[in-house]
Amino acid sequence: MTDIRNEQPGQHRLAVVGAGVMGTNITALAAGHGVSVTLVDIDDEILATARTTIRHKLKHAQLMGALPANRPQGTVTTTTSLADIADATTVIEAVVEITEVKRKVLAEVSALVTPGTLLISNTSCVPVDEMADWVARGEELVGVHFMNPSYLIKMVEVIRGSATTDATMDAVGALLRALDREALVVNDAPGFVINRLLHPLINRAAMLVQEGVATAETVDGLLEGCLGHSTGPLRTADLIGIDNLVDSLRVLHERTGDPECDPCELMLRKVRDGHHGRKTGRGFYDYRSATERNMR
Ligand SMILES: NC(=O)c1ccc[n+]([C@@H]2O[C@H](COP(=O)([O-])OP(=O)(O)OC[C@H]3O[C@@H](n4cnc5c(N)ncnc54)[C@H](O)[C@@H]3O)[C@@H](O)[C@H]2O)c1
Repeated sequence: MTDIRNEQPGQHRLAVVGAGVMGTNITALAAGHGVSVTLVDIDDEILATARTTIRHKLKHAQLMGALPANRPQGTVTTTTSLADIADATTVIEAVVEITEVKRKVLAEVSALVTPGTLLISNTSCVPVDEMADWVARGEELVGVHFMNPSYLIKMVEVIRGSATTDATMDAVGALLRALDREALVVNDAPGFVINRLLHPLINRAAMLVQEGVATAETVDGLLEGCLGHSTGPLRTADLIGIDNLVDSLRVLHERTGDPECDPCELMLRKVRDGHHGRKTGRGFYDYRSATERNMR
């Protein structure tokens, strides 16, 4: 295990499983607010990249004035051993949006932690009730949809499953207050509110590019200039990760049957070609300058 920040004791011992785009975002948010984090992934190379990314994000968050002044940062400890999170007070699952992977990770985590440990999934689209069947105590599971970049976007979508108890909602409220986030609570459904709206929009925007109706720049420019969208759907796609979007659209399509959620050929081709967005340097746009890549 490798420590990259000084120890900061606090009431929360947070574990984050999955050190990709969102795991590093959530870890930077928590550490920047004085909450210590144990971050888990499957190999050391991913964790080494994650430590660098978290340092960049903490610097960026500081520069943007997004962290509380005069609060010492929390410790970040990285590990490939899930056993290291057994004493966490909260576990946030942020692994790939593939049902079988999530099922395995959530089952393992819930077998490892003690009753009373808050279990959060950062899933984009898998219903909380479906995940509740995979864990030992479904009443302690809740969905929290952090956005990217998590330290700049104050609002999170909280998804209450049908088994989620009031005690669990109180616990998630306490954590989100410690992280200085605002929450809006929704009922359970595939994709909840945000991604039921956003993912088909991105898919449709990509289809318009695929059909030659407009370039990515023009689609985004119209959404920004006419509808006030802050970045445009295709720049948003690059920020999310097109691989993650395709997985999430599949989860939505399987559960809703909505044809707008069937990932279009252009997105599938970008995934096949390794053009996953900011995290690989290319997506709908080109980010192959060092600064841009560090802000995946
Ligand atoms: N990317 C976004 O903007 C965004 C926003 C909100 C929610 N989400 C959701 O957050 C979750 C993570 O998405 P992401 O974009 O960070 O994906 P990512 O592909 O960037 O990272 C996923 C990480 O999970 C790791 N992983 C896979 N199997 C694992 C295992 N068994 N144990 C530990 N780690 C494992 C992978 O190695 C990878 O580092 C997904 O459910 C996604 O839908 C993503």
